Amino acid sequence: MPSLGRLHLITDSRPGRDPLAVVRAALSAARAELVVQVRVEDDATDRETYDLASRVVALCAPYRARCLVNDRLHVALAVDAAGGHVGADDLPVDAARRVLGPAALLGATARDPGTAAVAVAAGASYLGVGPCNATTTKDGLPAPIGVTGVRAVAEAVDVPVVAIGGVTAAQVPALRAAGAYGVAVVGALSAAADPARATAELLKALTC
Ligand SMILES: Cc1ncc(COP(=O)(O)OP(=O)(O)O)c(N)n1
Ligand SMILES: Cc1ncsc1CCOP(=O)(O)O
Ligand SMILES: [Mg+2]
Repeated sequence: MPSLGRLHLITDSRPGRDPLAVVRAALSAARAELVVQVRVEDDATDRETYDLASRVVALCAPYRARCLVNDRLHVALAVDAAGGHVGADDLPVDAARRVLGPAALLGATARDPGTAAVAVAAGASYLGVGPCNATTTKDGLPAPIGVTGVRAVAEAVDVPVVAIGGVTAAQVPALRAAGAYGVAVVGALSAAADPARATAELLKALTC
């Protein structure tokens, strides 16, 4: 199983955003510690997803950073990504593992210890745990679980826990103390005035 970076940048593909510019900036600061998860809007076509993911894989390669693809595992395979991420509305974790194969990184979403344990038993290599905080990036999420909820999951599993949802550099020490291995962010980098600097701040908080 490939090693997992601690900082996960999830692409912001909403209208008016420039996900590749943010990926370039983040890679320049975090290099191999960055995981880039290609996440597109639900109405994006597979071709659009493939084109974005292909570009992200090419940008990651010189840094030996890993690219994952959210939801669309056929695209992950087509672009030779390091793996994928699935949640409750996607392929079940065991099916996703069969699609991606034993060597791939496979993330699964969990917000409670029971779901987390089931996902790990089914083959998840890491868990995306949240939402930790309220966020405007994704609609329809359940109530935030906070640092306490992250701790409950981290204590229940032996795979890396990646906290997600409104995460900022300021919150990273508390999340790490709660057992989080890393964090996944959209807005903290996509909305930053200087995404490279924001990446460096997040990484410093994650690795110091
Ligand atoms: C690291 C990480 N954690 C959680 C999610 C959310 O996945 P999911 O619940 O399937 O929701 P969508 O992102 O598909 O809308 C994630 N993508 N990454
Ligand atoms: C995809 C997703 N799943 C749970 S929260 C979230 C969005 C995280 O974005 P942000 O870091 O901007 O809150
Ligand atoms: Mg999903």
